[in-house]
Parts: sequence; structure tokens; C-alpha cells
Amino acid sequence: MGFIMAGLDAEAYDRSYTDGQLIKRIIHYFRPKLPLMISIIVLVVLNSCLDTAFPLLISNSIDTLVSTRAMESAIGLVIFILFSGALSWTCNLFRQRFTARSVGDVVLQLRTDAFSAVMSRDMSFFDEFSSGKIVSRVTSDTENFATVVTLTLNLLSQVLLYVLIVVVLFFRNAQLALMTLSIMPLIILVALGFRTLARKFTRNAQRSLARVNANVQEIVSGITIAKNFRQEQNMYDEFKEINAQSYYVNLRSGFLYNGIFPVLVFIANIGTILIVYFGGRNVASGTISAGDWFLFIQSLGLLWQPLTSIASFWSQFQLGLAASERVFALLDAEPRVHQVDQQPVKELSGKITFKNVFFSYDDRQTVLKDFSLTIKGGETIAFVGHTGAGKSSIGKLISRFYEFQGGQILIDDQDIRTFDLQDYHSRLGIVPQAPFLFSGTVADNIRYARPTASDEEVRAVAQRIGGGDWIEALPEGLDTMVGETGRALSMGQRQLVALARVLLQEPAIIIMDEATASVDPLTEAQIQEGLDIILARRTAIVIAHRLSTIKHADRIIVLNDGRIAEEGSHEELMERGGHYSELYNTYFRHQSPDYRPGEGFIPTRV
Ligand SMILES: Nc1ncnc2c1ncn2[C@@H]1O[C@H](COP(=O)(O)OP(=O)(O)OP(=O)(O)O)[C@@H](O)[C@H]1O
Repeated sequence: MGFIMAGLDAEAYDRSYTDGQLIKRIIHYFRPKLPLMISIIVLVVLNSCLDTAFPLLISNSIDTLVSTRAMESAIGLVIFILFSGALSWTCNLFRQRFTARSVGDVVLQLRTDAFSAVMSRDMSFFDEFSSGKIVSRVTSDTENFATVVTLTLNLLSQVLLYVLIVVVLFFRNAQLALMTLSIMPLIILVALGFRTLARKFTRNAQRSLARVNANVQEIVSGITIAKNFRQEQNMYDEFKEINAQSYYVNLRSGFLYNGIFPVLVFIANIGTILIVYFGGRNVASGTISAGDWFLFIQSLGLLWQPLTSIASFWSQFQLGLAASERVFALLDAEPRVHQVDQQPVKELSGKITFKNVFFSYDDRQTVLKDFSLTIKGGETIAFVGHTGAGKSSIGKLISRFYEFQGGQILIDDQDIRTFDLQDYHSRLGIVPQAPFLFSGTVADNIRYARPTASDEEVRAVAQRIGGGDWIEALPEGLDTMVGETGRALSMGQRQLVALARVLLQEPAIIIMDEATASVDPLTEAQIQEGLDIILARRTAIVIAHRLSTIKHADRIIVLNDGRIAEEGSHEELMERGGHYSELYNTYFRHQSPDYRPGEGFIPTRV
């Protein structure tokens, strides 16, 4: 049992909505479709009237059969059956078409909203939640939402039919009508009890599917590492377990749904037995006509149908409601990064000030504690420090990807929280450690920074990086396809594209997480040349891994456990013989051209 439910907990941003709230939200989406919805309702009413008239007319005809004009009534009946059949078919056709159109349009809108909600979430959201699960909210959950609406419309037509038939039956014989309806409370009670269980089971089924999606997505993205470490069997075993969970969860909900239907039909059949027996007695005693008896028996099917179909619909109906709940939770997820104003960001000199900043990703650990630092406009700062010291976190805070909990961050002496974030990001160039390229050509990827840039501008910036030699080395130059995530290019080439991209953007502040992957000396030189151009005249925050970058920086900041341990130039810090010289000997010294393996370390004066 534990295994079946493991990992199916709600996401932190999930929330529960009442049915009323959900329906209100759904109606809100349908408001622009009002004319189409009115047409659908008119067609539903017409359909239901025709379906009610059908048994009514046959019942009347049975009564007239005993009269002398039996033949005439039979012909009239045939004509009516043909006419009402054709009309009902036409109404149904248009109803289905209108429904498909309006539901399709709403799903289109909902999916667009879900997608833009995902796009606007801050980075903490993506760190916290698996991309596979987010994907399934935008794709399959919005699809399931469509089902709920289509079913509701079908249900509406059935309920209307139900009401019409009940009215007709009461007019014919109130006593028999009451008897027919006496079973109804029992059916409703069973259906309601089932409802709570069904919602829970369906929600688990969706979560287990999202888990399968997330697992497959992670495995496919990390397949190189998996193969490298020969983890195929482990991955397979993990998938088998998650897939088996999905199987059991679905099996359980299948049993529930399949079990409920026969129960409801059984209760409905008790109603039929009552009507056949008591109705037959009434006919024999002459209280009701044979036609009326037929009408009651015939109507029973129509009467139970909506109730039993509510139950059989319920699986999909619940699936749709749970899906819409998940989509709305995604839409309503609270942003963690809060801007207090939306001021436009014009030219920036690039001065950055941290004033007593406190920052943590979660409750477990405070990454920056009372952190203060001023970076002058145009200055190049190299952050160094042991892994986990907080270097990248500083970059993420300047990028405004995460919210800090205390203190102030000022950009050009203005609070970072007052900026229009889109505007601010356009002044910020970010070069990640492993550059991500989108499928398309090299030129497309460079142009990503400024879509309006002409071919000449793209070519010009590419030429500026490393003299453009690297473009010649690509099979089709700037038109070379980079493949998914840039897989068709070497790591060095990807870095060069990323540099050209940021150069085209002309940002005021550059945040660069320097690549640790080693590249050949020629590419290294091209990258260095590109960096010299990019970092000049801009504020640059470099999470440095290469000795040459560190030596070229205006200032080196040594971080230790979220605090500044030392700062100064390479020479000053080496002279001091503290934390930096220790780091130098451990990490950077082997990159020096003067380094000879086996000659030992430069002694530090700690
Ligand atoms: N998204 C995250 N969620 C929770 N904790 C995080 C997250 N990212 C980093 N941390 C934690 O914050 C601390 C600082 O991480 P950070 O990435 O800033 O270090 P770093 O100095 O850049 O390390 P490295 O050189 O290895 O990249 C680490 O202890 C890390 O475990």
C-alpha cells in the first residue's frame, strides 16, 4: 500500500479548490464563448424535447390502436418517427460541432495561460519542481480539462431530459411517478459517496502519470551520464517501479469505476420491477391505460440513464476537475520574487551594491549572511572560493532570479526591487557554465539576444570573437545546425556562440559562470580574446575557474561560507599568503604556463 502511494504527494504549489471555485473558474474561461454556448443550450433543449416527445407519442398511439382509426395512427406515427429522428440528428450534429469548437478554443486559451504562467515563474520554481511534472500540467492536464466540459454539456442535456420526463409522468399518473422516483435518493446517495473516492483516486492516477513523465524525461536528458556510469539497469529498475505504481493506481481506480456502475444499474432495476408489477396491476384494474403503462416502462430507461451516466461519467468528470485544479494551481502559484515597483531601466553604469544581504534557498541553510559588497561600474570582479561557498548564488541574486530575505541590493544606487524586471534583464548578459543552445542554426542562436539584429550584425559580432576563425571551422559556417541543446557543436564552440550571443546583446552588466570544461589551446585563446572584448567597459561578475580570467580581473573576491574572506588583486592576495594562495595552489596553479608538475606547491603563509 505504501508503495502504491509513495511519491504521489501534492506539489508545494498545489492547492485545493472547492467544486464551486473550480466551476466558477471554468465558467470564466467560457465567458467569451457566450453566443456559441447559448446556441448549444438551445440545441440541447430542442434535443431533449424531441427525445421526450418520442415515448409520449408512442404511448398515445397504443391507446388509439384500440380505436377504429388504428391504420391512420400507425402511419402518422411512422412519419413522426422519421421527422423527429432527422431533426434530433441535426440538432445533435450541430451541438457536437459547437461543443467541439468552444471547448477547443478554451483549451487553447488555457494551455496558453498555463504556458505563460510557467514562463513567468522565477528560477526557484524550476529548481524545486521537476520539468516532467510541469510539462504534464501544460499538456495532458489541459486536455483532461476539455473532457470535463464536454461531459458537463452532455450531462446538461441528460438532466434536462430527466426533468421533462418527470413532469410528463406526474401528469399521467402521480402515484406511479412517485413510485418511479422512490429509488432516486438511493442512487444519488451511492453516486455522492462514490464522488469523494473517485476524486482522490483520479488525482493519484494523474500524479502517478506525471511521475512516469518526469522519470522518462530525466532519464532521456541524462542518458549520456547514465550510459557512462553503466546505470541502464538501475534506471530501468527505477522506471519499472514507477511504471508499476502507475499501473496499480490505475487498476484501483478502474476497479472503483467498474464496480460502481453495476451497483447503480441494480438499484435502477429495482425501480423497473416495481413499475412493471404495480403498473400491470393498474392496467388490469383499469386505473391506467396500456399506453400509459408503456410510457412509464419506456421512460424508466430515459430516467435512470442520466443518473447512471453521472456515475459512469464520474471517472472522466473527476479526471477533468482534478486536472483543472492542477492547471489552476499552476496559474495561481505565488511568485517568490517580488518587485515593489516597475520602473523602466534606462542606461546603467553597472554599479552594484550589496548591503547586509541575507539569502537562503530554503530553511535548511543560510547561504549569504550579512553580505556587503560594492562593485564599481565597469569593474571586473572574479569570485573564487571552494565549491558551495555561494559564488553562483551572488550571480543569481544580481540576476534577480531569486528573492533575498534581508538587506538591500542596489543597482546604480537604485533598489533592485523597484525595476521593471523585463527591462532590467535586457541590460543583463548571462553566460552560464554550460551554454544552452536552442535547436536551429548558429546564427539563430546568436540572434537570440536581439531578434531584430540583421544578418550583417550577427556576422560582425561572430567575427569579433576570436577573429571569426571558429566560424570557418563549422561545416556550414553560421548556418550550421546546432542540434538539440547544441549537441552538434563541441563544448568550446558552444561557449563561443554563447559569447557572441551576449556580445550582440551589449549588456551593461555581465554575469559569467566560467566553464570548467577544458578546451583545446586554440579555442581557449579564442574564448579569451572574446572575453577581453566582452568584459571591457562593462561591469563583470565572473565566477572564475580559469587562472587567466582571475589574473585579468580588477578585483578578486574570495568567498568562504557566504562571507568575503579576502579581496584584492592576484599579486596582493598571493603576497598575503592566506585563503587565496591556498586556493591558488590547490585549483589554479597548474593552469599557469610556468607550472611544472612534480615541483611541489608554492608555500603558503597561513
Ligand atoms: N537551487 C538551490 N536550492 C537549494 N540550495 C541550493 C541551490 N543552489 C545552491 N544551493 C546551496 O547553496 C550553497 C551555495 O551554492 P552556490 O551554487 O552559490 O555555490 P558556489 O560557490 O557557486 O559553488 P560551485 O563553485 O560548486 O558552483 C550550497 O551549499 C548549495 O548546496
